[in-house]
Amino acid sequence: MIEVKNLYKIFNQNRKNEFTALENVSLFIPKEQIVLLKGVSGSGKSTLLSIISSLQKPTSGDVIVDGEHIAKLPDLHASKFRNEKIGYVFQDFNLINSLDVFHNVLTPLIVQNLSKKDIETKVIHALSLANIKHKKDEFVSNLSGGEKQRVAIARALVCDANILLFDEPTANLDKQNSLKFLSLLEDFKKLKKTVVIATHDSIFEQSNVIFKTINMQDGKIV
Ligand SMILES: Nc1ncnc2c1ncn2[C@@H]1O[C@H](COP(=O)(O)OP(=O)(O)OP(=O)(O)O)[C@@H](O)[C@H]1O
Repeated sequence: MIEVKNLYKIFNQNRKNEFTALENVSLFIPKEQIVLLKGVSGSGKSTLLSIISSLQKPTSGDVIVDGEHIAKLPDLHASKFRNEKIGYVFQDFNLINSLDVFHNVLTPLIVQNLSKKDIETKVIHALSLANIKHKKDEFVSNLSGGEKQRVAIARALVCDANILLFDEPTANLDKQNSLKFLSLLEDFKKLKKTVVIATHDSIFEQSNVIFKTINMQDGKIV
């Protein structure tokens, strides 16, 4: 469950270049539902996702994720919260090109005190869920866009987070890979994940697992 109450994000506050990216945003995303956050470029979708994931702090307002108030969490607690609760798939994937697929997916587990065997089991499981196990020894730099996305999804799944956040997941994909992403959404539904997808792609209208669409414009819910 994700609840956002009266959220503001003002960049460069009290300076000449002050900019309000989020203005009085309130929303509710029920547990185990898949929700679209729609809006044109610059409407505030990425900013909102990064605040929900505690990567950024809001200027004011409250964010409650699975009962935890995260808006003012100190940095150390915020990264623990993120590691346990959130799988974040960035628009440009943020993978490490100099590592192979297996080691990219392993990175969120480094902070957890797990045996080598447990790490391997979790990574292989995540790679299977994201349908990219067959590339586990390949360097990321040799992968296609759709394959890179699957690696990023496996990395988001590896800690078994309940909440998955996707920033423009189809922006770098061709039609065929975008459709494959739509079928992955059905898997996330079966896995009972809560999913938020920031997008301006109309392809999601074809999916029948979307619970609701939240529209954003100029930092506001419309
Ligand atoms: N660190 C920052 N400093 C100043 N302005 C920022 C900062 N980050 C974002 N913004 C501004 O906030 C607004 C919302 O940006 P955001 O990235 O959230 O939009 P978006 O809807 O995700 O767009 P896109 O689909 O292009 O990613 C934009 O006008 C952007 O320029």
